Amino acid sequence: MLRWLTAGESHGPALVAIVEGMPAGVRVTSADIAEGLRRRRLGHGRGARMKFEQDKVTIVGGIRHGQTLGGPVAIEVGNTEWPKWETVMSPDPVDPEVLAAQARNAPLSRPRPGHADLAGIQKYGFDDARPILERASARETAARVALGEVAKNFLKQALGVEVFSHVVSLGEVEVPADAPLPEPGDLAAIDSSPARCFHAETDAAMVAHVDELKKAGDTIGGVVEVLAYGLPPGLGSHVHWDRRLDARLAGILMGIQAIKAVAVGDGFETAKRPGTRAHDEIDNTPEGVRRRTNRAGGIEGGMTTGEVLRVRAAMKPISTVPRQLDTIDVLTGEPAKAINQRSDVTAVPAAGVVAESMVALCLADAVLEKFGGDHVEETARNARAYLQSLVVK
Ligand SMILES: Cc1cc2nc3c(=O)[nH]c(=O)nc-3n(C[C@H](O)[C@H](O)[C@H](O)COP(=O)(O)O)c2cc1C
Ligand SMILES: C=C(O[C@@H]1CC(C(=O)O)=C[C@@H](OP(=O)(O)O)[C@H]1O)C(=O)O
Repeated sequence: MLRWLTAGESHGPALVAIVEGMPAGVRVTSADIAEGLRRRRLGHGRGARMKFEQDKVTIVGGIRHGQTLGGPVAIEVGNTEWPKWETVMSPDPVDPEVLAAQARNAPLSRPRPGHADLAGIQKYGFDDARPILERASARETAARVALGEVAKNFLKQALGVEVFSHVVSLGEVEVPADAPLPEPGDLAAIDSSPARCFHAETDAAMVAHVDELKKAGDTIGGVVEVLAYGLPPGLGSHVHWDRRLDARLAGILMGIQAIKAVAVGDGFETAKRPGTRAHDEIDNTPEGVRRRTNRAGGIEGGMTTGEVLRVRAAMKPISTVPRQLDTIDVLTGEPAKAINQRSDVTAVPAAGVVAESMVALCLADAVLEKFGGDHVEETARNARAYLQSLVVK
C-alpha cells in the first residue's frame, strides 16, 4: 500500500512531499523530478509567477545513488519567491507593527467567489483569506507532481506502463470526437504544443480563445484526458466499492484543485447511447483476447481490462477573475469587488500534468496491491508470472 502526504504553503519557504511504500530499486533522480516540475509549468495562459519562479528540487530521503531504498521518499520543492514573502509568511512571530502595516496595504477580506476564501474564513475562524488561500493554492500540486514522477518511474520499470495526458477541450473549443488517440511517443509533440493539445488545429484555436479571454479580463476552464498504456488486466476489483479502480481514480482526480467532474472512458457520452453502441465487443485474436473498441476506457467492473486506461477531468475556470466578481467585505459586511491579484487565465494544460501524477500514484498503489514486491524486480517478476498464468490471455 502506498501512503503519501504533502505540506507547505504557496508563498512559504518550500513544499514537502513524502511517499511511503515505494519498493526499493526504482531508478529516480532529482533531474527526473525537475523535468516533471518543468512540464507542470507548461501551457499558454499561465500567470506571471510561472515566468519568474523556479522549482528547486532537493531529495531529502529514501533515495541513494539514484535508486529508492524501500523507505519513505521525501522531496522538498523550494519556493524561490520565499525571500519576498518571508515577513508575510514567517512561521515565527513577527513584530505586530510590521504585520499591521502590511495588513493596511493588502487586506484580503474580499473573498473570491469560486476560491476557498469564504468557506475557509468561516470554517477556520479568520477575517482574512491569506491563511486559507496559502494552502488552497494549486502551488501545492508541485509537491504532488514530484511524487508522481517517482510513481511513473516505478510503473515504467516494473511493468513498462506509460502515463501521460493531453488537453481535450478548453472552454468550448474541443478536440473532434474522431481525432486519433495520442500514443506515448507523441508526448514530446503534446508538450511542445502551447495548449498541450495533440490536435494542431484545435491547439491553435485554444490559444486564440485564451488570448481573447485574457483581453476581456476573463478566465477559462477545460477538460484533460489521462492515458495509461501497458496495464495488465485485473488491477482493482469488483468485490467492494472502495476497491473499484474507477472509484479510486475519480476520488484522486477530484482531489485536484478546481476539478469538478471526472469521466471514465466515454463517461457522460455513454449515458446517451443504446447498449449496442455503448459497450466494447470481445474477440479472440492471434494476439489474444481483445476488445474491438475502448469506450469503457480500460475499466470494467472496477478492474483494468488490459486496454488503454482513459480518464478525463474537467476543470472550472480560474476564480481570480480580473474583471472582479461581486462579493462582500467580511470586515464590514458591505458589498465589494473580489480580491484581484496576478493570476492564471487558464491552468488546464498544467492540470493535465498534475492529473498524470495523480493517476500514476493511484496505479502504482493498485500494482503494489496486486503484485507486491519489496524490490521493483520482485514486482516485475510477480507481474510476469501472473500474465503467464492467465487462463484467458
Ligand atoms: C495548476 C493549477 C493552477 C491554478 N491556478 C490558479 C490561479 O492562478 N488563480 C486561481 O484563482 N485559481 C487557480 N487554481 C484553482 C484554485 O486553486 C482552486 O479553484 C481553489 O483552490 C478552490 O478549490 P476548488 O476550485 O476545488 O473549489 C489553479 C488550479 C490548478 C490545478
Ligand atoms: C504558484 C502556482 O500556482 C498558483 C496557483 C494559484 C491558486 O490560487 O491556486 C494562484 C496563483 O498564485 P499567485 O497568486 O501567487 O500568483 C498561481 O500562480 C504554481 O502552480 O506553481
